[in-house]
Amino acid sequence: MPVAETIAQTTNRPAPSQEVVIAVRGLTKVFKDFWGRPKARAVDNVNFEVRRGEVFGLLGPNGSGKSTTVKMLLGLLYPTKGHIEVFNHSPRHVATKSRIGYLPEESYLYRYLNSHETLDFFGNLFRLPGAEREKRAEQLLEMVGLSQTRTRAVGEFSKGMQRRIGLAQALINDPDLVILDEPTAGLDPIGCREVKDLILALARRGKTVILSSHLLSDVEDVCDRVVIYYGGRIQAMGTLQELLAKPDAVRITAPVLPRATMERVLEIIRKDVDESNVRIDNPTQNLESYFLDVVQKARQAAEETSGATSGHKVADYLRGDAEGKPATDKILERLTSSQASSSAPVISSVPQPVEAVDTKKLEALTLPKEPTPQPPAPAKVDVEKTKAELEKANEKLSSLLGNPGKDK
Ligand SMILES: Nc1ncnc2c1ncn2[C@@H]1O[C@H](COP(=O)(O)OP(=O)(O)OP(=O)(O)O)[C@@H](O)[C@H]1O
Repeated sequence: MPVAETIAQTTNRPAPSQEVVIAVRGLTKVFKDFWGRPKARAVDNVNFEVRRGEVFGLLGPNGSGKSTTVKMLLGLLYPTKGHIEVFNHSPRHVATKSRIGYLPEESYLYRYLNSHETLDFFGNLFRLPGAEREKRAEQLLEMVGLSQTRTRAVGEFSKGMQRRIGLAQALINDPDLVILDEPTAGLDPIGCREVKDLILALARRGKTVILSSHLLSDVEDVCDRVVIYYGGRIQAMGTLQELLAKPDAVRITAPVLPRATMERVLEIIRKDVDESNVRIDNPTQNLESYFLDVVQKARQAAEETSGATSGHKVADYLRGDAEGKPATDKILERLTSSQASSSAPVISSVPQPVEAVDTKKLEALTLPKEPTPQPPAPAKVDVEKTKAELEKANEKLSSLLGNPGKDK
C-alpha cells in the first residue's frame, strides 16, 4: 500500500454522500442468564446513522458495548429492542451480508492454510470465479505486504502478519461496508500507517468504514465522525472538528523569528490578553514521522526479513475513479508542508493560564545571533525552494514505498 496521506482533514476527500448506509434507532441489547434474568445491558438505547463514504469511529472503554453493536450490525446478535437497517435491509438479509467486509478483533484463520489459500477460501465463500479469486488474492497479498510469504501457513504468522492477512480477507469481496475491529492491533508503525491510508483510500472510493479502536491517534487520523460509548450508551457523537475544536483559543505557527519581532508580536498580544494566558513553544514532529524517518534510513541497507514487508499499492480492484488526486501528490503535499513547519514556533492564546511567557524560552526560540530586524517577508512563493522540497519529499516517499522512482 502506498502511503497516501495521514490526516483525514488534509485530504481532498469528497464529502460523504447523503445516502444512509447504516441506520440504528433505539438499539438495546441486554444479555440474560440461563433463567432469563438480565445479566448485562451491553447496549442501551443507541441511535446513529452512517452515510456512504464516511469513516465512522466507535470509541469507548473496555466493555462499553462497541463489539456488541458491531455484532448486531453484522446480524450475528439479535437486538433486545430497537431497529437496525444496513443498506435499507435487516442485517440478516443475505444479499446485504455479501456487501460487508469484517475484520474481527481476533482473526479466525485456518492455521494450516497458507495466505494464498486463505484468501482463495474466503473468495470461494463469496462465490467469486476462480480467475477473479486468483487476481484479487495476488493483489491483496501485495497490498498488505505478504506476497513473499504467500506459501507459508498462516498459523506460523506473527500477530501483525495475521492482522494483515485478516485485513486482506475482509476485503476479498470488494465490500461496500467495511467493519474493522482494532485493525492496527499488533501492527508495526509502518503497518499502522498503511492501514490508515488504506481506510482513507477506501472511503475516497465511496466505501463506508466503521472503525472500532482504542488507539485514539488512529481514529483521529482517519475518522470523519466518532461516537463515544460508556456503559452501553452514547456519551458523545460528532465530527472530530465539532468534538475537538477549541473555539476560545488560537494558534499561530511561524518559522523561527528574530527576538525583536517576537517582542513586538507579544507586545501586541498583551494589549488584548493577559500575559499568563499566552504560551510559546516549538512544535514537535510526532513519533510516527520520526519512526518512519529512522526506518527509511535503515531500509536503505536493504536487510532481508522473514516477516511482512512494507505493503504495496492499494489492490487495483479496490481502487476506483473516485480516487481523485494520485496518492503521491497528497503525500508530497503533506511532507512538504510538514517540512515547512518543522522548525516553527507556535504562539497560542488560550483562555486558561497555562504558562507565563518565559524569557529563557523566548530567547531559545528566537534566532541564536541577533540579526538586523527584518521587515516581515512578503508572502511570495519561493519556486526554487518549493521545487527542492518537493524533490526531497519525493525521495522520502520513494524510499517509504521501497520503490524508488516508480511513482514519479
Ligand atoms: N455473550 C455475552 N454474554 C454476556 N455478556 C456479554 C456478552 N458479550 C458481551 N457481554 C457484556 O456486554 C458488555 C459490553 O461488551 P462488549 O464486548 O460489547 O464491549 P466492548 O466495548 O467491545 O469492549 P472491548 O473494548 O473490551 O472489546 C460487557 O459488560 C460484556 O461483559
